[in-house]
Amino acid sequence: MQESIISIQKLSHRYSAQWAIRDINLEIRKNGIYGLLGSNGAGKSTTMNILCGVLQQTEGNVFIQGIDTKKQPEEAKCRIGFLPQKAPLHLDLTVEEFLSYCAKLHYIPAKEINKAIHEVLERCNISHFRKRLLRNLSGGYQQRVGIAQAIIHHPDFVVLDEPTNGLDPNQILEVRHLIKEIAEERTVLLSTHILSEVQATCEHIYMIEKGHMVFDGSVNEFDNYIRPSTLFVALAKQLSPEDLQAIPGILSVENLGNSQYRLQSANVQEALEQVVESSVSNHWGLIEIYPEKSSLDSIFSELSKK
Ligand SMILES: Nc1ncnc2c1ncn2[C@@H]1O[C@H](COP(=O)(O)OP(=O)(O)OP(=O)(O)O)[C@@H](O)[C@H]1O
Repeated sequence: MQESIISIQKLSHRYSAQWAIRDINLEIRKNGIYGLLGSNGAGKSTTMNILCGVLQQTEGNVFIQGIDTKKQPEEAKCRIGFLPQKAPLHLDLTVEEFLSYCAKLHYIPAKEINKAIHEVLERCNISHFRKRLLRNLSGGYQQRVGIAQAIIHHPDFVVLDEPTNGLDPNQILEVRHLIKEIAEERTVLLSTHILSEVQATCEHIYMIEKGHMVFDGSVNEFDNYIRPSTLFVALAKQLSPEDLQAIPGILSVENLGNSQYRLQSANVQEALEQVVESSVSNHWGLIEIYPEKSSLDSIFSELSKK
């Protein structure tokens, strides 16, 4: 069997009295982009900080390509690139000076530093800003420099904590594109509290809520998992909820007023077809019908109950 790139086993962490994460298990065996999804305070940064050796876990083990991060932290860290939630940028340095400093921190031999800087400047498309002070770069370009420092030592595994947070829509698209490019050669784990972010970027989703792993599967599986279970219906004719409840497959009916209803069903697509048929044959005057998408808040709360 292929060796794990990352293996997290029964990972738990407690800040003073409170457990931030509990019994997290996670296994990554092949390259790609993996998303760690969770609402604010769910435990994403705690997990990532432990993974990258910035925080010592209370319980459990983390292995990077078979190396125990607790027993051999330096060997493990050589294989990891990390962009924390707040990028560790020195704003009074130029891009080149900062990357040179990062290269030394990663023990890149002196004679290889210029080559390594040149490679990441090209890779992150920031060569034209090499002489510019970091404080004079836009948020999107600062984030590119943050990603550059995370990959300058050629790690096989890169961890990005909320990499598009605080960026404008164009910058978000550019940074997502860069993440996809760097993931062609390595494994990327990124965290976010934005569902569309993982759906746009990742192949696989891990979802943490209140410190527990509540979902581990592909983006398609996640979409199936959260598929809508309610239908919104607006009619020209005022009906009693019982009329709609009588349609096969409708579990419950909520009267929203103004001849509008919310219908609960186990199979929304079948229910939609049944409602359309009933409306046509009974002349209810169907004005509008659509499956309601779950809000992210309701998905989080539903999944955290499971
Ligand atoms: N240094 C700390 N001391 C005490 N509690 C902490 C500390 N850091 C985080 N916590 C708590 O641990 C829990 C998990 O926090 P964490 O930062 O890992 O969540 P997160 O999913 O990254 O959230 P966010 O997206 O808001 O950063 C939260 O309840 C948080 O308040």
